[in-house]
Amino acid sequence: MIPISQSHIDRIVKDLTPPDEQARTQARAHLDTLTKPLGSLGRLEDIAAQLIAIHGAAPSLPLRKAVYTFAADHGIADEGVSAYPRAVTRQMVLNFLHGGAAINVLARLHGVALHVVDAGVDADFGGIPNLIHRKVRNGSRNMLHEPAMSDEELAKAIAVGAELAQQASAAGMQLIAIGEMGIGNTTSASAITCALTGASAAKATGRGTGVDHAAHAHKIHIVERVVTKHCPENTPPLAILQRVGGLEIAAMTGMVLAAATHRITIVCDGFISTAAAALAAAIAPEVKGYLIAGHRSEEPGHALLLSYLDLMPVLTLNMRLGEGTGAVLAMPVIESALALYSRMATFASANISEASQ
Ligand SMILES: O=C(O)c1ccc[n+]([C@@H]2O[C@H](COP(=O)([O-])O)[C@@H](O)[C@H]2O)c1
Ligand SMILES: Cc1cc2nc[nH]c2cc1C
Repeated sequence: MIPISQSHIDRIVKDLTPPDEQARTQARAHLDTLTKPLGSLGRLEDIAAQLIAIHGAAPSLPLRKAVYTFAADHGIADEGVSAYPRAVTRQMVLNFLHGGAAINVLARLHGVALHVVDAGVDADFGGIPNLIHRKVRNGSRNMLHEPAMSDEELAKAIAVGAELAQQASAAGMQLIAIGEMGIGNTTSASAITCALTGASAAKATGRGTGVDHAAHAHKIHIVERVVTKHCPENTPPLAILQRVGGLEIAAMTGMVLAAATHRITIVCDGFISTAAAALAAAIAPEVKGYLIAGHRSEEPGHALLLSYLDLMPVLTLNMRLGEGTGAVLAMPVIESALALYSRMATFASANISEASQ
């Protein structure tokens, strides 16, 4: 029998195609006509060409931008893997709703619509306004003892992100960032990294919110046990997600799959959101062409995932916050790339001599 989650995925990615390579080639040719030494805008040229390959033509500015911050709790937090208590997930959701978190500041500053999603926080928010209420369960299960999610919970969590991507598409969004909040979720991201890349737990496990030396050693041991238990070599990506993922991670994976299908550019944030995107790319490789890495997090596993995805981060600011902050910070750079593409003079129009060799 096909798992419910697989049939959901099949439906989501039914019309997924990679970005348009002909449009990318044409964009590269146009970049070479602009008044600058060939290739001198570096990665900005790659970014402009990628967006044009996605949209088929240069979109007008400003782009319509949104960030989705998915929150959920993790059963594995019971094992002492975080520097903070799990109550912080709920408390930070309230902070997001009151506008006081880092992501609120950055989203406001850069004209990015912020959507806060409860995918599985272990708290009752009642009918509190401005929260997207999509709780699948009060936290994922403790993956040291059982899979983090049942097949049905996984399918529901994936559907949360997919539905929001569909709404973003209907609202004309062109650039979306995925971010998260969930005490314990770097343990999941580390386990996912081990399962996808074959890296050891020692290489893929960092200090998350800032655990001390002893707790870090303990966390590495937990990741090792979890991966040994659930993810033998060649475990399919959907099974990895179900067994060692989390509700917010599954929602982000669903969002990436559906957003790519709707030809929306997705900016990944740090370690956890990139783990979700890496799973989406493992499930449907065409997704890769729609991804931009907003930044490179301090978490050591993030670098492993970025090379797994063959992505170069836009920014390196030694951040390790999450919430979508690094992704939103990259958005003005992405828009700058498009502004240069569309607004610079050409050698011909400005009457400037081209390279002589
Ligand atoms: O974005 C990152 O790379 C990142 C790195 C370390 C920690 N975080 C955030 O910290 C929380 C998880 O850390 P931990 O130690 O509880 O596993 C979660 O809310 C993440 O958003 C985020
Ligand atoms: C305070 C706090 C804010 C966060 N934002 C994302 N993860 C977080 C973890 C903590 C502990």
